[in-house]
Amino acid sequence: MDDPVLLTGAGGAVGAAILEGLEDAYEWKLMFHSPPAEEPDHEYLVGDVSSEGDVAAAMDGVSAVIHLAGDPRPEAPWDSVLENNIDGTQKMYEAAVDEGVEKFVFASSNHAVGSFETDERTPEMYRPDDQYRLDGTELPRPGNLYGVSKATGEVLGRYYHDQYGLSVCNIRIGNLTRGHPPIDYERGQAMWLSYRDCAHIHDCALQADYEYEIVYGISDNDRKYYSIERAKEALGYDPQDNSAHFDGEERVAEPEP
Ligand SMILES: NC(=O)C1=CN([C@@H]2O[C@H](COP(=O)(O)OP(=O)(O)OC[C@H]3O[C@@H](n4cnc5c(N)ncnc54)[C@H](O)[C@@H]3O)[C@@H](O)[C@H]2O)C=CC1
Ligand SMILES: O=C1O[C@H](COP(=O)(O)O)[C@@H](O)[C@H](O)[C@H]1O
Repeated sequence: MDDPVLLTGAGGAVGAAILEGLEDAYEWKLMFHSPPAEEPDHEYLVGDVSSEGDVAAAMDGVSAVIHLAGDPRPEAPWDSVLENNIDGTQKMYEAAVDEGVEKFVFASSNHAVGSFETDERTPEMYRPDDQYRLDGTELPRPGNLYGVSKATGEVLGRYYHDQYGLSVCNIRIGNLTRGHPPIDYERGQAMWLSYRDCAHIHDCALQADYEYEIVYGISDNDRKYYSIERAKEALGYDPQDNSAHFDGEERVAEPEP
């Protein structure tokens, strides 16, 4: 990819994972919400995704986008997800069409499908021997308004793909935690996404050829209720980490060679 890749939400956790893993792999154009504490090594701007002008400036000259910016709180109120997540994402897609962007990678979430975790299925579905899987073909089933905003982002992508031809990849990110899986949290261990697997799946989403995809972004955990088969097939995702290889913060087993 010769043109710059726009990374919104560059100052956040997912942005850090992507930049740490792929710093030199792309010519990045970073969008921050507020001025970064340290001067970045890449082109950057400060702006708000709910501002048409800021978004147009961010999109200028890029051919691919990883759109992370938004309110990530599962308990976020409607006003916030409406402005930051839904309106912001629509403005990003509109500007992407105007700029002729080819590829749009959207940070969706496990919370787009949170209501599949019913009282009848939990906690068994979080355990290694349970075979229940969501694979991305199911309809969204959010468990909160944040999840509604992520499901809406996926549908916006469907529209902009079908009507304007952008390649769109929605990554339903699980639980990104640095260094080790969440501790004493079965659900979080089942949807753990390590930092290196996070960088890798976004690299795959920038490199692969596809039309419109919904994939789960988790490591290859023994515990899982999200299938990673579609991410493997459509993107060539080859995760290295597994929450079962950890005892608390300690890695106790290495990945298979
Ligand atoms: N961290 C995780 O485990 C997961 C994250 N995600 C999604 O990934 C994305 C990134 O999440 P994190 O890095 O964890 O969150 P974060 O809060 O660390 O980063 C989000 C960034 O977006 C920026 N931002 C928020 N509203 C903005 C606006 N209106 N205009 C411009 N920038 C804005 C914030 O300043 C922040 O730097 C979010 O969309 C979140 O919903 C989805 C599933 C799991
Ligand atoms: O979408 C998100 O999901 C992760 C994991 O969800 P949780 O319910 O286990 O906390 C969350 O940490 C992150 O903030 C959110 O954006």
